[in-house]
Amino acid sequence: MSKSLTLTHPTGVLHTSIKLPASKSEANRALIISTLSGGTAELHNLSEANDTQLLQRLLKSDDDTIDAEDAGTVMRFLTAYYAVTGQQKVLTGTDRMCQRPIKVLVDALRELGASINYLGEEGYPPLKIDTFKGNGKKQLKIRSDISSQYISALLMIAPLLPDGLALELEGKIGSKPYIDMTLSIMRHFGAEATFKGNTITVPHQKYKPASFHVESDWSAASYWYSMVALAKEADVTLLGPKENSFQGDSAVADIMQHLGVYTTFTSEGVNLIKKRHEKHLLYDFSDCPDLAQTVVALSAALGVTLEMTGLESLRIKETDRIQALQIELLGMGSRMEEVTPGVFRVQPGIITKKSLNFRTYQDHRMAMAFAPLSLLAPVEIQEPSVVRKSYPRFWEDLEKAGFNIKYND
Ligand SMILES: O=C(O)C1=C[C@@H](OP(=O)(O)O)[C@@H](O)[C@H](O)C1
Ligand SMILES: C=C(OP(=O)(O)O)C(=O)O
Repeated sequence: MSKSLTLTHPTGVLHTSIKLPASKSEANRALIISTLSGGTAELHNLSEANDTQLLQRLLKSDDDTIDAEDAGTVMRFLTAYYAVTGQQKVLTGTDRMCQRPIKVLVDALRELGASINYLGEEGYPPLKIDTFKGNGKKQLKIRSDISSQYISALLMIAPLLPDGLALELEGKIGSKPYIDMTLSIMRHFGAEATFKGNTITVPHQKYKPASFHVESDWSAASYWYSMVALAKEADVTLLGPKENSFQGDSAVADIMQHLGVYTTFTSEGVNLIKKRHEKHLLYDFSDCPDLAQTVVALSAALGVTLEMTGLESLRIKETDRIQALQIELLGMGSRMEEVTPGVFRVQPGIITKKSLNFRTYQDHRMAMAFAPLSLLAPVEIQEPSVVRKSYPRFWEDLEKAGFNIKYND
C-alpha cells in the first residue's frame, strides 16, 4: 500500500449505507473458547480484521515460534491458552508488542503452575512457555488497572483448571465491559461464572460447542459517527450494530448525542443524522478507551472543549496514544494537556491550514479517528494500511460514501 493517501469530499454531504466489520474482540474470544470446547463450534461473521485472521491461523499452527504481531488480544489470550494447555511455544510480536507489559498475566499464570520465561526484558514479550504443572491453586489476586485483557485471558482458561478459579480484582477496574463480554461469551459456550463485588468465580467445567454470531464492531462505528458530526448534511445507515451489545463501545451512541449525532436503532442497525452539538463535554473513558481518539479528534475539529478522565491505559496500546494525540492536535492548531493528574483537556483551535496531515504511529485508530476531518479540509494520512488491524475495508467504505482518495507513493 501507498505511503500516504489524501482524502477529500466533494460536497460534504453524506448519504450512505455501510456494512460495518465484525468485532475483533468478540471474534477473538469466540475463537479461543470454541477451540477449548473442542473446535467443532460454528462461528459466523468472523471479523476480517487482521487481529482475528491472525488468531485463526495461529490456533492451527504447529510452529514452535508464534508471532502475535501487534495484536494485544492475540498475545495475551494465547499466553494463557498455551500455558495452561501445556504447549511449548515461544510467543513474540512486533517491536511495539515487546514494549507492551505482560507481567501481571505472567505472574498470575506462574502462580497457577505455568512455566513462563522472559526471553528479552523482564515483564515483556517475547515469552518462552513450557509444560504446565497445575498446583491446584484456585484463588488469585490480580491488578485490574493496567489491562483487562490479562483478566479475560485468565477467565477463558479458568474452566480447565482442576478447581476452577476465584479471581480477586485489585484497584480500579479498567475496560470493565471487556471483562463482561468475556463472561457473556463464556456463558454462551456453557461455562458459568459469577462476578460479585471484586471477585469473579469460575468453577471447573467443560465448555460446550455452540454456534456463535459475531456482532458488528461498535468501535468501527465511532468513525462514522464522527463523519456525520462533521458533514454539512448527513443521513447514514450503519448495518449491523446492535443496541444491546456485548461491546462497551456501544456507548458511542450516547457520547455522540452531545457531539451532534442523533441515533435511531432499527432492525438492521442504526441510522445517524446530524443535530446541534454542545460546546463542552466531560467524559470518563475508563469503560471505552478505544473511543477516546475518535472523540478527541472530533472535539478538536468541532470546536468542543473536552475534558477527559480514564485515559491511563492509552499509554500502553498500539502506540502511546496520549502522546500521539498531543502531537497531531498541535499540527491542526489545537492542544491536549493534562490539567491535573489524570485529567486531560482538549482546547480546540481554529483550523487555518488549507490541508491537514496526520501521522499514524502504527495505530489503526489514529488513521481512522483523523480521516473524518477531511470533511473540513483535505487530509493526508500517513501509512494508511494500519487500518487492517481492525477495519481493512475502511478506505473502500469511505470511497463508497463519496470521499475521493488519492494514493501517494
Ligand atoms: O479485550 C479486548 O478485546 C480489548 C480490551 C481493551 O484493552 P485493555 O483492557 O488493555 O484496555 C481494548 O482497548 C482493546 O482494543 C480490546
Ligand atoms: C488497543 C487495541 O487493541 P489491542 O490491545 O488488542 O492490540 C485497539 O484495537 O485499539
